[in-house]
Amino acid sequence: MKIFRTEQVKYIDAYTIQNEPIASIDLMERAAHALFGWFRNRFHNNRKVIIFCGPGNNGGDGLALARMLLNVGYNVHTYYLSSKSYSEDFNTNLVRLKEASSSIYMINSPKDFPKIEPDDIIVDALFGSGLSRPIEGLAADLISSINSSNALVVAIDIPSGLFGEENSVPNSNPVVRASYCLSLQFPKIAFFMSENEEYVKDWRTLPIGLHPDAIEQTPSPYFYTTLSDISTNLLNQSKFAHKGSFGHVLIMAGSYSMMGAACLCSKASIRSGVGLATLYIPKCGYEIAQTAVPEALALTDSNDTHLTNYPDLNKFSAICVGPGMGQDTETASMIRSLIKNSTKPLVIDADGLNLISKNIDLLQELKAPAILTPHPGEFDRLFGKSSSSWEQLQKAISMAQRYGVIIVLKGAYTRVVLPNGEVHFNSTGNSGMATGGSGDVLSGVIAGLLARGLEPKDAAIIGVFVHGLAGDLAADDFGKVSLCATDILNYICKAFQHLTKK
Ligand SMILES: NC(=O)C1=CN([C@@H]2O[C@H](COP(=O)(O)OP(=O)(O)OC[C@H]3O[C@@H](n4cnc5c(N)ncnc54)[C@H](OP(=O)(O)O)[C@@H]3O)[C@@H](O)[C@H]2O)[C@@H](O)CC1
Ligand SMILES: Nc1ncnc2c1ncn2[C@@H]1O[C@H](COP(=O)(O)OP(=O)(O)O)[C@@H](O)[C@H]1O
Ligand SMILES: [K+]
Repeated sequence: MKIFRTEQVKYIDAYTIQNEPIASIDLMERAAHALFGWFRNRFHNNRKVIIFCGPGNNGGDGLALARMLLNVGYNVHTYYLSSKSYSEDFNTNLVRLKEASSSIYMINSPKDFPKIEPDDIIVDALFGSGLSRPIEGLAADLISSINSSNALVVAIDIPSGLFGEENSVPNSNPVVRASYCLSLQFPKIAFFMSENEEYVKDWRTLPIGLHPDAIEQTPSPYFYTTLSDISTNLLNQSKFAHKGSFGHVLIMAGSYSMMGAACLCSKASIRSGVGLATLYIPKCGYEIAQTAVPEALALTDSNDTHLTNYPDLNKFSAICVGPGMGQDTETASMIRSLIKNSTKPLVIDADGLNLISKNIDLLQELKAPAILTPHPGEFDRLFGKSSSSWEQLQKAISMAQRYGVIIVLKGAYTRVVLPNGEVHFNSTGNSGMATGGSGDVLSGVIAGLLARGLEPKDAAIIGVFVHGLAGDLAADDFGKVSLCATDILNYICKAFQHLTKK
């Protein structure tokens, strides 16, 4: 799903009004109806609902929602900020609401704030995508009052005070802390930044029928990967397929005390449909590999404890290098040589990245497409520290462009950043996956798909999605607390089944 900056959504909104065509007030009615549907399914009408409205169309949405809730028997109290001017649709909805309710109050000063009980439901319709500067004065006091109540808060479109993309870190501006955020049609990029977790605990999008032509024509480098974006044709299995049809992956991983990473990674590549997997390991790992991963071939380095060389690459269709590999100087020279000589696509993970970070311009010597899979710590080691997730993302974009590599910046909403500057935020995965070995499973999945013949971009985007989905399905059965990397590995099958059945 393509996603947009807030000012672009304004354009798509205006295009829809002009070309559907639909009157602006009717588009607002449609948005309010979507909000109403969600609200009614979620909350019984025995709880008091307090709706706070600002002077623009976000406030207009709040007023229209108030009317719809009143019509079906909710106990609704509506408060709106005094302002020099209000949007036209706000005014129309205020008139409409006044015909249905007498519980409408203007807020002129803090003494007009209502008392909020813990069981009340607050709707935050103060400011949406039209926020033009940090909030001050009366509106800021109101936000403090909302945040200090223990009531549940439902924000319309975006928590008031939060900008759609970049926000200062730490954020000293007043922002509503929403329990739920109902974002109209698209998620906001700000939802994917870890610093905003306290404002956006749970969010969902509500479709409001914005014009498909405007969505198609408006350029954006940002995407959100959901199930419907995954092209399952890429996973087709021909009836006459044989193991040679699905590629041969080389996994270069492991060292003394870190053979687990090599096993997890190679098993994950096998579960991702590769025809053959060869594990290249130091001698100490031979019996471990042959016992733990019977499906893989095992080749050993001349060294006992760490990798110092790589095998003939001719027969392999993709290579994964790095998991549990350690950072010995001999391993460092091996990876330098591998980068300069491999014409086979590479997945570089973990210690592979740590070794490259000592000489980042090595990336300029890559002969083959490469997918780098850093977690935020590895990313900082490679490209330097950032002061916020937004800045880190912009850095990932410029580094992917500079070196012509794919960067998979891992974490919640893993970002797959392409050399053309596109960013694909992933929708699957959960915090139960923040456990040792999860990343080794991911690099194996991506390498398996790459070896099967998927384009690097597809291998990265689908690999990240499937890995997160496996983690979600495993968490459904085992819970997040106990989830471990082996569980993710064991649920890769179910994740692929889920995709190919869709
Ligand atoms: N897009 C869609 O698809 C659809 C969008 N819809 C809804 O419209 C919302 C966007 O509405 P919007 O453009 O009227 O902006 P909104 O957020 O209400 O605020 C603007 C007002 O606030 C003011 N203001 C701004 N910052 C301020 C500050 N710091 N402190 C004080 N004042 C401040 C600003 O004043 P100004 O900046 O001009 O001084 C202006 O008066 C969107 O989020 C969604 O809910 C749906 O109805 C239909 C489909
Ligand atoms: N909070 C989270 N939400 C979603 N996915 C997560 C979360 N924390 C970690 N993950 C995923 O788990 C994996 C962890 O990888 P990594 O940090 O490299 O682990 P390790 O080095 O132990 O293998 C990544 O794919 C990451 O996206
Ligand atoms: K809002």
